[in-house]
Amino acid sequence: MASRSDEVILERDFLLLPKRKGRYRVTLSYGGIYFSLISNNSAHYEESLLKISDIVGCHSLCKRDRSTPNPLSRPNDKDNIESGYVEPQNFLRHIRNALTRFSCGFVIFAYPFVKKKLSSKQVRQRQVFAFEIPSSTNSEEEFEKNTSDADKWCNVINCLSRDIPLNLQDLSSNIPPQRKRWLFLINPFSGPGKAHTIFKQDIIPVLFEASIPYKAIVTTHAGHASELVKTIDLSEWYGVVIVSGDGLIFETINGIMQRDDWASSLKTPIGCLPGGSGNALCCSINYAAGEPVDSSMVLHSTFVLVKHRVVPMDLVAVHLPDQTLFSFLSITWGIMADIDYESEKYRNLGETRFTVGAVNRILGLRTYKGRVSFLPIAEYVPMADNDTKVLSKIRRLSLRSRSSSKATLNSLEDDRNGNAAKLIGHKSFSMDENGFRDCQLYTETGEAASLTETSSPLIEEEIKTNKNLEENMKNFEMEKSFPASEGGDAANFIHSDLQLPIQSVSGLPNSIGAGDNKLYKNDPNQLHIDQKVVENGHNYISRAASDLNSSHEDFHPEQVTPTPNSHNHTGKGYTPTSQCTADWVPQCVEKKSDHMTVLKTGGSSGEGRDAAGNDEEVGVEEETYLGRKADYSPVPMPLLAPLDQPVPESWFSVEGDFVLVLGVYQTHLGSDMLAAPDARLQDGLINLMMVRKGVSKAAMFRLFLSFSQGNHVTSPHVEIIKVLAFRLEPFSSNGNIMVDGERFDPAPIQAQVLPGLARVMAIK
Ligand SMILES: Nc1ncnc2c1ncn2[C@@H]1O[C@H](COP(=O)(O)OP(=O)(O)OP(=O)(O)O)[C@@H](O)[C@H]1O
Repeated sequence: MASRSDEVILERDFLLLPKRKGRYRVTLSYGGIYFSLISNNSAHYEESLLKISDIVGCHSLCKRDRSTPNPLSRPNDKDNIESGYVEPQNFLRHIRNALTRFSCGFVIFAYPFVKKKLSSKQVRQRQVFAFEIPSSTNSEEEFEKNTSDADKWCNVINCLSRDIPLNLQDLSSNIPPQRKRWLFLINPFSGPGKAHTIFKQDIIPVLFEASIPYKAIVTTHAGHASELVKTIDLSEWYGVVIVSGDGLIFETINGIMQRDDWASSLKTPIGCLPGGSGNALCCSINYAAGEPVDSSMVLHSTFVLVKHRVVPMDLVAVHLPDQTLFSFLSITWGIMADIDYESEKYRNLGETRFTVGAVNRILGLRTYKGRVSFLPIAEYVPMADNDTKVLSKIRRLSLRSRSSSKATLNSLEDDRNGNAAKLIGHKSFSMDENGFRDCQLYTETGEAASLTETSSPLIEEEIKTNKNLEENMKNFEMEKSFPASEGGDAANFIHSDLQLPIQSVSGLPNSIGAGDNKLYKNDPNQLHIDQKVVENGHNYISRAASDLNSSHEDFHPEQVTPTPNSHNHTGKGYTPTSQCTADWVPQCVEKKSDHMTVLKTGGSSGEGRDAAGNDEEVGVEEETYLGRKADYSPVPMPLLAPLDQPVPESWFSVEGDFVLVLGVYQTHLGSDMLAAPDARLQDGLINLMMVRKGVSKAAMFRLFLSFSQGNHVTSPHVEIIKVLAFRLEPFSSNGNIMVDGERFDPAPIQAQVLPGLARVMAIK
C-alpha cells in the first residue's frame, strides 16, 4: 500500500488494458502515479504506486477506428533503416489488438525495481501500463473530449518523467518539446561481438518508448568513430552514444579533442552502453546512479541513459614522449596492464577474459622496475615497504629512542634534504597509547633513522585535517549535476562549487599558489600560509575546470596556434612540437600582462540545454586567471613539467620494483573490479595505486578477488594516494602501459587531471 503525500496534479477513473477488469482510480502527482481498483460496493482503494523516476515514456492511445494508422507507429525512414523513431515489430501487439473504435487513453513504459527470482537482489524490469478512458456513448463529441484528456495526461507524465517544469495553471499547455536526435556509434566487433544485436534487440525498443529519435552508425574499421566525430557537425546531435567497450569511448573523446572547436564540441554529451568486455565507464556510471553493475547491465545502462542528466566528468591529460592523449578511465602498468593486453586474445569470452588473464599473470608473477612520481592532495605518508620486518624493526628502534629530540628531527630533515635522491619522501607516522608520535624516516634500502616527538600543534592539526579530509570525501556532493537534458530546473551546478577535497596543509606545489612549499617541514607556523596555498590550488583547479567547460570563446583554443606538427597525430593524439618550459607554472595574480581572460559559468543561470534540447545562452561573468597552455596541447597542463625534465620539487617520488601501478579516475575497471570505490565522475582526482615487490602469489590472488567489492583498498599490499598528477618512468622495456585499455610501449608517461572537462550522460 502506497501512501500519497504530494500534490495531486490530475485524477480520474480509467480501465486497465488489455483486460479492462474493473475501473481504476488513477492519481497523478509529482512522486508518481497511484492507481487502485475501485470495488463494486464501495470506494475501497488498494493503491499501487508507479514512480515517475521509473518511467521512461508515455504514448497516447487514441484511436478513432481501426482503419486509421496505428497511433503507436511512425513512418519508417526508408533511407536508413537504423534511423528514426520506429515502433519495433510486434511491439505491444496485445494492447493494440485490445483497442476498439473510439478507444482513448495512454500507455506508460516503466522500469521499476523488482526482486530477482531466487535471489535477494533487486533488478529493474520492464512494465507496461495501458490506461483507457471509459466511454459511455462512443460519440464523436465524447471521443474528442477524451482525446484531449488523454493527451493532457500523456504530456504531463512525459514532462514529469523528463523533469520539464509544469504549468499547473493550464495543464493542457504542457507539451514536451521534441527531442533532438541522438547519434549512436556501434562497434560490431567489441567484446564478444554482440553490440549490434544488443542495439537492435534491447536498445531500440527503449528509445521508442522514450520517444528518442536517433541515428545509428555501425563502425566499419578501427578509427572510424574518431574520423566521424572529428568532422561531423556535432551541434546537429543531442549527444553521441557509444555502444561498445571503453576503447571506442577513448577513440571518440580523442577524436573530439582533435577538432579546432574541441571546447564547444566537448559539451556534446557522451553516453555509453555496454557492448565490450570491460565496459568500465558504463559500470562506473551505473554505480554512481545507484544502479546494479552485476546483472542485466544492458537494461540498467539503457535506463540510466534514457533518464540521464548531463554531468561533467574529469578527463586526464596523458603526456607521452610523442603525443598527448585524453583519458577518462585509467593508466595501468605492471600486472594489470599485462592482463588487459595479454587477454585480448580471449575477447570472445567477454569479461571472463580478465579472469583467465589474471590467473595466467599471477602464476607467472613479474615485477617491474621504475619510478613513480606524484603530486598528492595531502601530505604523502608512505606505506611501509612491503618488507614489514624492516618496518617493525624500525618501530622498535623508534620506541627505544622516544627521548630523541627535535634536533634529531632537524638533522634528519637536513640529511634528507641533502640526500634527496636516496631519501625519497619516505616519512611515516604512528601514534602510541601515550600520545607520543613516532616519526620514522627511512631509506629505500631500509636503512632507518627514527625519532620521536611529542604531539605538537602541527600534528594535532594534521590529525584534524585528515579527519576533515575524510569527512569531506564522505560528504562530497556529487549530485551537482547539470540541468535535465531537456529542461527542468535551472542548473545548480557552478564549477567553482567543484569541491576538491584538498584539506591538507601541504603537498600542493608552489606552482599553484604563492609562497614556498614546505612539504617536509613540520613547522606549525607554516600552517596558515600553506592552507592559503591549498585554497589557491583548489581555486585554480576548479576555476580552470570552469573555464575549460564554460567558455571556449574566451578560452581561445584557436589561439593555440597549431604548429605544423600539432595535428600530425598518430591517430591517437597530438604530437608535441616543443616542450613547455617553466611557464607551466601558473603565475601569481599580480602579473597582469600574462593573464588569460576567461568566462565563468553564471551561478544560477546554469549551463546546458533548454527545454527543447537546444544549447542555451548562459549567463557569464568575466574573470581573470593566469595560466598557460603547453604549445602542443589544446588544454593547459599546468602541473606537469616537460617529460625530459625532473618533476617539480614539491612532488614525491617512489623508486623500486613494482607489481602494479594504477592511476584510476572511475570507480570501476570492470563489473567485478571496483577499483576506486570513492572515485567520482567529477572529483578532480586521480587514485594512484601501487603494489610493490614482495607480495606473494597467494596474496595476489586474494588481492584480485578482493577487487570485486573494493576491499583491496584495505590491503596492506596496496598503497593508494589521491593525486592531481603523476609521472611513471619504467626502467625497462618489459611489459605494457595501458591507457583506457589502449596499449603503449613502456616509456615515461605523465598525467594531470582536468576536472570536469567532458560531459557524460549519467546520474539521474
Ligand atoms: N568495425 C571495426 N572493426 C575493427 N575494429 C574496430 C571497429 N570499430 C571499432 N574498432 C576498434 O575496436 C577497438 C576495441 O573496441 P572496444 O574497446 O570498444 O571494445 P573491447 O576492447 O572489446 O571492449 P573493452 O574495452 O570493454 O574490453 C577500438 O579501439 C576501436 O577503434
